[in-house]
Amino acid sequence: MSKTIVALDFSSRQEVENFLRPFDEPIFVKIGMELTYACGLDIVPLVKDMGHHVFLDLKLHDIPNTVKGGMKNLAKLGADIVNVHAAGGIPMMEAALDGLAEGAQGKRPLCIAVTQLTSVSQEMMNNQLGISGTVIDCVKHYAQNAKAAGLDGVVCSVHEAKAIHDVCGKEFLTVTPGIRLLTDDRGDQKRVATPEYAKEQGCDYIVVGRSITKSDDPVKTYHQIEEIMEG
Ligand SMILES: O=c1ccn([C@@H]2O[C@H](COP(=O)(O)O)[C@@H](O)[C@H]2O)c(=O)[nH]1
Repeated sequence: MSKTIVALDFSSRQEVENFLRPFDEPIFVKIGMELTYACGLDIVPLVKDMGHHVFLDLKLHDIPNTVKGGMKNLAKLGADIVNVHAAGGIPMMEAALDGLAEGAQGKRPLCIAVTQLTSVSQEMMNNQLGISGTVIDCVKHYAQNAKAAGLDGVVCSVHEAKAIHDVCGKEFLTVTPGIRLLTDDRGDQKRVATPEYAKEQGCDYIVVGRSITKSDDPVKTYHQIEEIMEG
Protein backbone atom coordinates (compact mmCIF):
# COMPACT_ATOMS: atom_id res chain seq x y z
CA MET A 1 0.00 0.00 0.00
CA SER A 2 1.24 3.47 -0.88
CA LYS A 3 2.59 5.62 1.98
CA THR A 4 1.12 8.80 0.51
CA ILE A 5 -2.57 9.35 1.17
CA VAL A 6 -4.06 12.00 -1.13
CA ALA A 7 -6.79 14.14 0.49
CA LEU A 8 -9.67 14.37 -2.00
CA ASP A 9 -11.02 17.66 -0.65
CA PHE A 10 -13.43 18.19 -3.54
CA SER A 11 -17.13 19.04 -3.66
CA SER A 12 -18.37 16.79 -6.47
CA ARG A 13 -18.07 13.28 -7.87
CA GLN A 14 -17.02 14.81 -11.22
CA GLU A 15 -13.97 16.48 -9.65
CA VAL A 16 -13.00 13.16 -8.02
CA GLU A 17 -13.30 11.29 -11.31
CA ASN A 18 -11.34 13.98 -13.19
CA PHE A 19 -8.61 13.88 -10.55
CA LEU A 20 -8.27 10.08 -10.41
CA ARG A 21 -8.53 9.36 -14.16
CA PRO A 22 -4.86 10.11 -15.06
CA PHE A 23 -3.52 7.74 -12.37
CA ASP A 24 -2.76 4.39 -13.94
CA GLU A 25 -2.42 2.54 -10.62
CA PRO A 26 -4.48 2.27 -7.42
CA ILE A 27 -3.59 5.00 -4.94
CA PHE A 28 -4.51 5.66 -1.31
CA VAL A 29 -7.01 8.51 -0.93
CA LYS A 30 -8.66 10.30 1.96
CA ILE A 31 -12.36 11.13 1.83
CA GLY A 32 -13.28 13.78 4.38
CA MET A 33 -16.16 16.01 5.34
CA GLU A 34 -16.19 18.19 2.24
CA LEU A 35 -16.66 15.32 -0.20
CA THR A 36 -18.93 13.24 2.04
CA TYR A 37 -21.25 16.15 2.79
CA ALA A 38 -21.42 16.96 -0.93
CA CYS A 39 -21.85 13.45 -2.36
CA GLY A 40 -22.99 11.29 0.53
CA LEU A 41 -21.33 8.14 1.84
CA ASP A 42 -21.88 6.32 -1.49
CA ILE A 43 -18.70 8.03 -2.66
CA VAL A 44 -16.73 5.52 -0.52
CA PRO A 45 -17.78 2.30 -2.34
CA LEU A 46 -17.57 4.20 -5.62
CA VAL A 47 -13.89 5.05 -5.09
CA LYS A 48 -13.19 1.58 -3.66
CA ASP A 49 -14.72 0.00 -6.77
CA MET A 50 -12.22 2.00 -8.87
CA GLY A 51 -9.55 0.00 -7.02
CA HIS A 52 -8.25 2.70 -4.66
CA HIS A 53 -7.64 2.42 -0.91
CA VAL A 54 -9.78 4.74 1.22
CA PHE A 55 -9.17 6.50 4.53
CA LEU A 56 -12.62 7.79 5.56
CA ASP A 57 -11.74 10.86 7.64
CA LEU A 58 -14.97 11.81 9.44
CA LYS A 59 -13.36 12.25 12.90
CA LEU A 60 -16.22 10.95 15.04
CA HIS A 61 -16.50 12.68 18.44
CA ASP A 62 -19.64 12.09 20.54
CA ILE A 63 -20.84 10.01 23.46
CA PRO A 64 -19.77 6.33 23.27
CA ASN A 65 -23.21 4.94 22.35
CA THR A 66 -23.58 7.37 19.43
CA VAL A 67 -20.08 6.70 18.14
CA LYS A 68 -20.66 2.95 18.37
CA GLY A 69 -23.83 3.25 16.26
CA GLY A 70 -22.12 5.54 13.77
CA MET A 71 -19.16 3.22 13.36
CA LYS A 72 -21.44 0.20 12.95
CA ASN A 73 -22.86 1.85 9.84
CA LEU A 74 -19.53 3.21 8.54
CA ALA A 75 -18.02 -0.30 8.84
CA LYS A 76 -20.31 -1.49 6.03
CA LEU A 77 -18.79 0.90 3.46
CA GLY A 78 -15.53 -1.01 2.99
CA ALA A 79 -13.13 1.83 3.91
CA ASP A 80 -9.60 0.75 4.86
CA ILE A 81 -9.19 3.30 7.68
CA VAL A 82 -11.74 5.27 9.73
CA ASN A 83 -11.14 7.67 12.62
CA VAL A 84 -12.34 9.36 15.80
CA HIS A 85 -11.10 12.24 17.97
CA ALA A 86 -8.95 11.02 20.87
CA ALA A 87 -10.43 13.89 22.90
CA GLY A 88 -13.61 11.79 23.16
CA GLY A 89 -11.82 9.57 25.70
CA ILE A 90 -11.04 5.88 26.08
CA PRO A 91 -14.67 4.61 26.50
CA MET A 92 -15.64 6.42 23.29
CA MET A 93 -12.71 4.90 21.39
CA GLU A 94 -13.55 1.43 22.73
CA ALA A 95 -17.15 1.95 21.62
CA ALA A 96 -15.91 2.87 18.13
CA LEU A 97 -14.14 -0.49 17.91
CA ASP A 98 -17.23 -2.33 19.19
CA GLY A 99 -19.33 -0.66 16.49
CA LEU A 100 -16.81 -1.56 13.79
CA ALA A 101 -16.68 -5.18 14.96
CA GLU A 102 -20.48 -5.39 14.84
CA GLY A 103 -20.87 -3.71 11.47
CA ALA A 104 -17.93 -5.05 9.45
CA GLN A 105 -18.58 -7.72 6.90
CA GLY A 106 -15.26 -9.55 7.26
CA LYS A 107 -12.14 -7.67 8.34
CA ARG A 108 -12.87 -4.42 10.20
CA PRO A 109 -11.26 -1.19 8.95
CA LEU A 110 -8.28 0.14 10.89
CA CYS A 111 -9.36 2.75 13.41
CA ILE A 112 -7.12 5.66 14.33
CA ALA A 113 -7.54 8.71 16.59
CA VAL A 114 -6.87 12.36 15.82
CA THR A 115 -4.63 13.76 18.57
CA GLN A 116 -4.20 17.53 18.14
CA LEU A 117 -5.15 18.86 14.70
CA THR A 118 -2.13 19.99 12.68
CA SER A 119 -3.81 23.40 12.41
CA VAL A 120 -3.28 23.88 16.17
CA SER A 121 -0.10 25.62 17.36
CA GLN A 122 1.47 25.48 20.81
CA GLU A 123 0.18 28.97 21.57
CA MET A 124 -3.37 28.12 20.39
CA MET A 125 -3.51 24.91 22.39
CA ASN A 126 -2.54 26.69 25.62
CA ASN A 127 -4.42 29.98 25.20
CA GLN A 128 -7.51 29.15 23.10
CA LEU A 129 -8.17 25.50 23.86
CA GLY A 130 -7.12 25.89 27.48
CA ILE A 131 -4.89 22.82 27.47
CA SER A 132 -1.68 23.37 29.41
CA GLY A 133 1.71 21.76 28.73
CA THR A 134 3.42 21.10 25.44
CA VAL A 135 1.75 19.89 22.24
CA ILE A 136 4.08 16.91 22.13
CA ASP A 137 3.11 15.78 25.64
CA CYS A 138 -0.60 16.21 24.88
CA VAL A 139 -0.27 14.27 21.61
CA LYS A 140 1.71 11.49 23.33
CA HIS A 141 -0.92 11.27 26.07
CA TYR A 142 -3.76 11.01 23.53
CA ALA A 143 -1.78 8.38 21.60
CA GLN A 144 -1.32 6.30 24.76
CA ASN A 145 -5.08 6.54 25.42
CA ALA A 146 -5.78 5.44 21.85
CA LYS A 147 -3.46 2.48 22.29
CA ALA A 148 -5.07 1.59 25.64
CA ALA A 149 -8.47 1.60 23.91
CA GLY A 150 -7.14 -0.89 21.33
CA LEU A 151 -6.94 1.49 18.34
CA ASP A 152 -4.47 0.91 15.53
CA GLY A 153 -2.77 4.32 15.51
CA VAL A 154 -3.17 8.06 15.49
CA VAL A 155 -3.26 11.15 13.31
CA CYS A 156 -0.53 13.52 14.47
CA SER A 157 2.00 15.89 12.95
CA VAL A 158 5.37 14.70 11.67
CA HIS A 159 6.98 16.39 14.69
CA GLU A 160 5.37 13.95 17.13
CA ALA A 161 5.63 10.70 15.12
CA LYS A 162 8.97 9.54 16.53
CA ALA A 163 7.95 10.17 20.16
CA ILE A 164 4.71 8.24 19.57
CA HIS A 165 6.56 5.26 18.14
CA ASP A 166 8.88 5.39 21.18
CA VAL A 167 6.01 5.22 23.69
CA CYS A 168 3.43 3.17 21.73
CA GLY A 169 5.67 0.91 19.66
CA LYS A 170 6.70 0.78 16.02
CA GLU A 171 3.56 -1.13 14.97
CA PHE A 172 1.29 1.69 16.18
CA LEU A 173 0.46 3.72 13.07
CA THR A 174 1.34 7.39 12.69
CA VAL A 175 -0.66 9.09 9.93
CA THR A 176 0.61 12.61 9.39
CA PRO A 177 -1.09 15.51 7.60
CA GLY A 178 0.36 19.04 7.52
CA ILE A 179 2.73 18.09 4.71
CA ARG A 180 4.16 20.94 2.66
CA LEU A 181 6.76 21.10 -0.11
CA LEU A 182 9.44 23.76 0.45
CA THR A 183 7.84 26.15 -2.04
CA ASP A 184 4.27 25.70 -0.70
CA ASP A 185 2.26 28.15 1.33
CA ARG A 186 1.44 26.61 4.71
CA GLY A 187 -2.09 28.12 4.64
CA ASP A 188 -4.15 27.10 7.68
CA GLN A 189 -1.68 24.44 8.81
CA LYS A 190 0.59 25.17 11.80
CA ARG A 191 2.62 22.01 12.50
CA VAL A 192 3.97 21.38 9.01
CA ALA A 193 6.85 19.36 7.58
CA THR A 194 8.24 18.21 4.24
CA PRO A 195 7.89 14.64 2.92
CA GLU A 196 11.68 14.26 3.39
CA TYR A 197 11.38 15.06 7.10
CA ALA A 198 8.35 12.75 7.42
CA LYS A 199 10.42 9.92 5.97
CA GLU A 200 13.30 10.71 8.35
CA GLN A 201 10.94 10.69 11.36
CA GLY A 202 9.53 7.26 10.41
CA CYS A 203 5.93 8.33 9.72
CA ASP A 204 3.90 5.38 8.44
CA TYR A 205 1.72 7.47 6.14
CA ILE A 206 1.63 11.09 5.08
CA VAL A 207 -1.60 12.84 4.12
CA VAL A 208 -1.17 15.34 1.29
CA GLY A 209 -3.98 17.50 -0.01
CA ARG A 210 -3.43 20.82 -1.72
CA SER A 211 0.28 20.22 -2.55
CA ILE A 212 -0.92 17.51 -4.93
CA THR A 213 -4.49 18.45 -5.86
CA LYS A 214 -3.61 22.07 -6.66
CA SER A 215 -0.33 21.23 -8.38
CA ASP A 216 0.05 21.88 -12.14
CA ASP A 217 0.75 18.18 -12.62
CA PRO A 218 -0.84 16.19 -9.76
CA VAL A 219 0.32 12.78 -11.03
CA LYS A 220 3.95 13.95 -11.31
CA THR A 221 3.88 15.62 -7.87
CA TYR A 222 2.30 12.49 -6.35
CA HIS A 223 5.07 10.30 -7.81
CA GLN A 224 7.81 12.69 -6.65
CA ILE A 225 6.43 12.55 -3.09
CA GLU A 226 5.90 8.76 -3.19
CA GLU A 227 9.51 8.31 -4.34
CA ILE A 228 10.72 10.21 -1.27
CA MET A 229 8.49 8.17 1.06
CA GLU A 230 9.37 4.79 -0.46
CA GLY A 231 13.06 5.61 -1.06
O1 LIG B 1 -4.83 17.02 12.15
C1 LIG B 1 -5.30 16.93 11.00
C2 LIG B 1 -6.25 16.00 10.66
C3 LIG B 1 -6.70 15.94 9.36
N1 LIG B 1 -6.25 16.79 8.42
C4 LIG B 1 -6.76 16.65 7.04
O2 LIG B 1 -5.68 16.39 6.14
C5 LIG B 1 -5.83 17.13 4.93
C6 LIG B 1 -4.67 18.05 4.76
O3 LIG B 1 -4.84 18.84 3.62
P1 LIG B 1 -3.72 19.86 3.07
O4 LIG B 1 -4.37 20.48 1.89
O5 LIG B 1 -2.53 19.01 2.72
O6 LIG B 1 -3.42 20.83 4.15
C7 LIG B 1 -7.19 17.83 5.02
O7 LIG B 1 -8.14 17.02 4.37
C8 LIG B 1 -7.50 17.87 6.51
O8 LIG B 1 -8.88 17.76 6.78
C9 LIG B 1 -5.32 17.73 8.76
O9 LIG B 1 -4.88 18.54 7.92
N2 LIG B 1 -4.86 17.77 10.05
